[in-house]
Amino acid sequence: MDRYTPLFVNTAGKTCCVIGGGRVAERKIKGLLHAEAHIKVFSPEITAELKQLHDDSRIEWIARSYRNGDLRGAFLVYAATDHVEVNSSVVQEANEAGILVNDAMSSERSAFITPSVVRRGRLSIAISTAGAGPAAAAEIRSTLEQQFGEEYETYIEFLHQMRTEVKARVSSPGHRRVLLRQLTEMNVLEDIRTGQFRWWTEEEIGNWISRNQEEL
Ligand SMILES: C[C@@]1(CC(=O)O)c2cc3[nH]c(cc4nc(cc5[nH]c(cc(n2)[C@H]1CCC(=O)O)[C@@](C)(CC(=O)O)[C@@H]5CCC(=O)O)C(CC(=O)O)=C4CCC(=O)O)c(CCC(=O)O)c3CC(=O)O
Ligand SMILES: NC(=O)C1=CN([C@@H]2O[C@H](COP(=O)(O)OP(=O)(O)OC[C@H]3O[C@@H](n4cnc5c(N)ncnc54)[C@H](O)[C@@H]3O)[C@@H](O)[C@H]2O)C=CC1
Repeated sequence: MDRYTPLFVNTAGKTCCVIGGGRVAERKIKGLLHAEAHIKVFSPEITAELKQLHDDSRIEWIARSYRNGDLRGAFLVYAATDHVEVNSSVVQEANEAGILVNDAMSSERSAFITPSVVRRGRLSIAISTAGAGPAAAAEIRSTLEQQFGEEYETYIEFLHQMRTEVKARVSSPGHRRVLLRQLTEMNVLEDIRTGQFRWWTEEEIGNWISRNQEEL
């Protein structure tokens, strides 16, 4: 398969099963933890870092090999063992149960694949090569990380704050659109980069909205 549908899935509080506890499983788990999933790891052994997460009660660990039936109640499943037959059995159970599954060994068997991700607060830029070259995806991530620096976290948070206020205070969708477009034309990013940015008070936001609405 060479064309996929990109999605951003809400996994908060949802049970996600990971079969296997090696380096690859650890990477998938860190991504899931970031998105507040409830993680169940089935694996006889796990990495030191996963052991620490388990000791800190951040993940559930079932310390044995995978058995048919383990996926019951799962929202998403990741097969990340080093045994192709085990991964295939996991994929089969998930498919039969209608649960979306990722097989770290095979994009062909996977219902979804894991992208490489640039994270800047609310901003995520996900990259996939449709399984052709995961290392290339990681390289592209590095390039994008240079281009989209840490300042984007503040910038997007500012836009979110302003957009929330505009949505609450301005009822006309047309006016809202014009105001929101003006926001992206302000030099906020440059101000953040040069240390001149400061958060606006609610009063300042209100004044900005009134001032700009008068001009519409
Ligand atoms: C299909 C997919 C399925 C999935 O896992 O979802 C898949 C499959 C496979 N990966 C393999 C190898 C490597 N994968 C990485 C790294 C990453 N792999 C990731 C995703 C994906 N890997 C999905 C496709 C993504 C896309 O569409 O581009 C990333 C992006 C995300 C993540 O894992 O979180 C993460 C980078 C994160 C980052 O740094 O940003 C490295 C580099 C490293 O480990 O340092 C290597 C070694 C170098 C090499 O081989 O290229 C192998 C061969 C295994 C073998 O040889 O046995 C297979 C199996 C196959 O290709 O058949
Ligand atoms: N998708 C990706 O990003 C990548 C995928 N791979 C593939 O993923 C595989 C796993 O890679 P690593 O994590 O580095 O291997 P690893 O050998 O470090 O980890 C394998 C894990 O699977 C567990 N395991 C083995 N049999 C099991 C069973 N029956 N039930 C449950 N758990 C079981 C082991 O205890 C171990 O924790 C590789 O063999 C390779 O084919 C490799 C590199 C990147």
